Amino acid sequence: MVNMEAEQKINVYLITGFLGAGKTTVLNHLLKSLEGERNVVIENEFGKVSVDGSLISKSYSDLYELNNGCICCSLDEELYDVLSLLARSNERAHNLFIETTGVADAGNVAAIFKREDVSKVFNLRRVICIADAETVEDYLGETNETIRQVIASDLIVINKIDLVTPEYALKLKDLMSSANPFAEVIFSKDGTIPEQLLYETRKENQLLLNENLGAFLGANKHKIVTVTYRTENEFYKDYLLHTLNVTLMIHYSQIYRIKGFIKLEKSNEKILLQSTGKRLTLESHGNWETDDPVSELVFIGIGLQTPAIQRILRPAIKIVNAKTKAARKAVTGN
Ligand SMILES: Nc1nc2c(ncn2[C@@H]2O[C@H](COP(=O)(O)OP(=O)(O)OP(=O)(O)O)[C@@H](O)[C@H]2O)c(=O)[nH]1
Repeated sequence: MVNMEAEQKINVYLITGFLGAGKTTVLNHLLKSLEGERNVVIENEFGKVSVDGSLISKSYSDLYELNNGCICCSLDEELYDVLSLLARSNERAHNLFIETTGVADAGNVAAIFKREDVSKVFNLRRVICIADAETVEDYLGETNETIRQVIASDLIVINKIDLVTPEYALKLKDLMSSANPFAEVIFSKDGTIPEQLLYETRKENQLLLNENLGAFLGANKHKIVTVTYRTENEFYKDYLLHTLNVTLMIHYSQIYRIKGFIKLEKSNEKILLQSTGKRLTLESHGNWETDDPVSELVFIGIGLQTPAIQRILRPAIKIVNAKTKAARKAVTGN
């Protein structure tokens, strides 16, 4: 890494949290708060479909998408390359936001900023863990990843506070504080967090210094897998909602996240489909700008297999034949 100590260090904000907790939502809020500064984003996504890159608001100077696996497992490679690039850049960034995958071990990623050469250029200001108020308690019990993320952070944001009662929110706050007494715990709706929290200096996280913790948590091997479903056919909206809602109801503790862009029948809208916990949402993202749209859905969870996903989606598929495609082209005039 190039020595440029004389220049202002780049502030680093590490955003972690389980799948679907609201990391991208928080990131967009922070980018808006610091608009006007030179903000660089490193986005690390789990799953082959790059959805998140297109969901990040455009108020950044540069975006690096790392899709070669989870950065906590391949730290010395892609991430280090991007950091070297930023360190050498003539126009030094003010802020670097790193959004990890929903399963990343944030402690591993944070550790890289302690290396002597890296800490000369980068100042890790905050490790922010986003917790989904609706699901975090379940995931704390079920997944090793969630507890690691909570423990590694110095700011825990209990997001989606609109989805739980005030009494339960307070219970969650106690739960988070007992899991990590060194972190500040705040509530948030739609990823809104007070800007001044960004300027506070990170306190040394005593939990990460505890050598026994590694033994307690065990080796961090992600058991979580992804299955990507891709089709040129269209979806029947009602059947799709039905089959996915029933599936999530039954397999909620196995399917952590579904996301992707799809095409519904009789519509040219590009629909973003997402699930977190048992909740399924469909939202319009403009129109498809191609005559041959391909719907892609990534399923993230435990023990997922392609044939099972195909079986779940089959009733919702409308086969698009050559005639339909020709008619579509005639309508769009191409
Ligand atoms: N009701 C509610 N929904 C929210 C809130 N914050 C985020 N969401 C929704 O939660 C879903 C997931 O949000 P993201 O920001 O994409 O979550 P993420 O952690 O980046 O997801 P991954 O990158 O897949 O792990 C989206 O549908 C958001 O619109 C909130 O405060 N309340």
